[in-house]
Amino acid sequence: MLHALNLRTFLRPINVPLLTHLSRRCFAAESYGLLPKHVVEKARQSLPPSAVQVTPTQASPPEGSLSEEGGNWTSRSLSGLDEDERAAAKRKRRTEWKRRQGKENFLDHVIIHVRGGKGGDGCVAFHREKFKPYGPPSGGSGGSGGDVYILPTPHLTTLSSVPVRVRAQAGGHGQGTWQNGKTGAPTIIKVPLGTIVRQLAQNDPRRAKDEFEAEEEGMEGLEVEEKRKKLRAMRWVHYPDWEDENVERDTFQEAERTMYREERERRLARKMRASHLIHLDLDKVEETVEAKDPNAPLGTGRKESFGHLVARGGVGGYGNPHFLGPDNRSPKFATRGTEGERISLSLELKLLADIGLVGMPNAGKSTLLRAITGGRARTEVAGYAFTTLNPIVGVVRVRDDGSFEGWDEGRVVDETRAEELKEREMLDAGEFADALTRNQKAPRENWGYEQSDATFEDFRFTVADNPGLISQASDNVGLGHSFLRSIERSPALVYVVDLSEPAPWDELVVLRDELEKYQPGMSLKARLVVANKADLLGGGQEGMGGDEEAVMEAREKLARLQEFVKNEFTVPQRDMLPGRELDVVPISAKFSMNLRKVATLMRGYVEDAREVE
Ligand SMILES: Nc1nc2c(ncn2[C@@H]2O[C@H](COP(=O)(O)OP(=O)(O)OP(=O)(O)O)[C@@H](O)[C@H]2O)c(=O)[nH]1
Ligand SMILES: [Mg+2]
Repeated sequence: MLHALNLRTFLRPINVPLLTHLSRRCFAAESYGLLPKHVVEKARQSLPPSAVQVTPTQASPPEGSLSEEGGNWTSRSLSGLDEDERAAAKRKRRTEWKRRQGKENFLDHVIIHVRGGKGGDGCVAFHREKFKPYGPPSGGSGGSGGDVYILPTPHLTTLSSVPVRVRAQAGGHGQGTWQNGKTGAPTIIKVPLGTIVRQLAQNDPRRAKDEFEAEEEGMEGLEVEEKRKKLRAMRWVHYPDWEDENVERDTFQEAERTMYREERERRLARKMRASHLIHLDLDKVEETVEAKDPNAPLGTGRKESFGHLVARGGVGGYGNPHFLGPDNRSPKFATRGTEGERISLSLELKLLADIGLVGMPNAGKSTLLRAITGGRARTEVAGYAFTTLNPIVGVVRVRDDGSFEGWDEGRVVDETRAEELKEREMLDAGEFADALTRNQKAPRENWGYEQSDATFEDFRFTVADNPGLISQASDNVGLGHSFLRSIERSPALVYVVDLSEPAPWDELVVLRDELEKYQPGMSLKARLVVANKADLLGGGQEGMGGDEEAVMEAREKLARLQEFVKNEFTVPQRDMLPGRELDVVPISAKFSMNLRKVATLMRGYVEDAREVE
């Protein structure tokens, strides 16, 4: 009833946006029987027809109804579209969604919570022997908990195999006849090369509680006496039925004070360590330190590379012989092991590509990557801006003559959707019925080369396709520019521009400026300008017309671009480094034209870089 009254008061001045909002809620409410029907009907009548069409199930934004301009939800639904258009609309919507996120989600990133192993407890025991009724204390000490290390490994390529929670093995408890507990085995977290490890700071909300906070949390709401009791239970082991008597004794209280002092020192040292947050850039395998496996068989002297220590295991507790003294000949208590360190780490993987493609949206970067990898790179191609949302790395395998795996002059690399449709048609027509699987084929065929051709691969390098870079990307316009981190350490960059645009040279200036804004000096790594979509300018397959005039115009445009690059983009001689001009190559990525030249040049840049290394 309260809802209905409130709604009536609101309905008087007709405010359409408010009403639209209210009616949605109201119709949704109607479906749950919350509002009387006449109130709902009145609201319905006072609305414009488009708003009234909203049904209870559409109270949330309908699927695929993004408006082009601002990415707002509209009432247009996908139901009127055919399957093809619906797929395209869904793709576009995903792009919009990603752009609205405004976060750095271009990289493989994971937060893990790490705990060192708990130390083993000390033991309270007394030696037993025939004719020796009162043997000496003989409880062993607990073993230390296992440490946690991080090891960069060249065989891994993603962080997907890294567990989110890691807890190292606990130390073994001490036992009678002076047997100390076993040290917990170290836990090694293997991460790919190129991982950046950062410890989350104290004030980071994503951080898990450390061992002290966890202990305090367990004590919350307890009375002082209960707290003391619990703390004691967590720190001390008593001989059976001796607890009450122990706590009364001076010797125990003295031991408790000593242990407390020790604990305070340990905490202080831990806090000091925590003030230096871990920050590792794991680029090389050699950076690891060598550590001796604590559980290696005696005398083997085996040493293993564990990597970088990130969380120490807890300390093992003392056995009762530790408390033997002139005034306490038969200590009936021992200490428990301490908790291992608990920290949270953020792991971020930088992609490591030899070459990075940089270009405006729709320049054809993804098409180029697909073309030079023979269609193996799983990157999406479509005719709208920001099709590519994440950097994608593809491997190019080249031969001496510049041909590469999958190379086929004139092969069409179409938009992903068109290729999917074509494939589906072929599938329906049964064209794949007798196709051999990858394993059924002869090994050489898998590489796309002739059986007799002995030189099927001479060189291999990786190329990263990136999202489009636009003017003011540094102000987070478009997809921002943080994805450039993935090619930050690529030794060579390649600009991809659309030659069919009126002024491709302007694109180049924007790209260079954005690279410089991301990291000063980064644009000096650019080696090549790929002038794509040359087919659209006279004589090409898409241009079709191919009249003489258009060809001349295209040549002039290319010459102007070359001239511009020579004048504006030549890297001057610096220190010991020679100056160099950027290469300019006209291509058609879509129709695989002139790609051998591109592959050969790229190979040259990578070879240069590897030589320097
Ligand atoms: N005619 C012609 N069209 C091309 C060529 N290369 C790419 N295209 C088309 O240009 C459009 C954009 O291509 P993409 O490869 O998705 O462009 P991109 O640079 O990856 O774009 P973003 O991922 O949005 O940054 C698609 O429709 C391609 O089919 C080319 O050489 N010739
Ligand atoms: Mg792309």
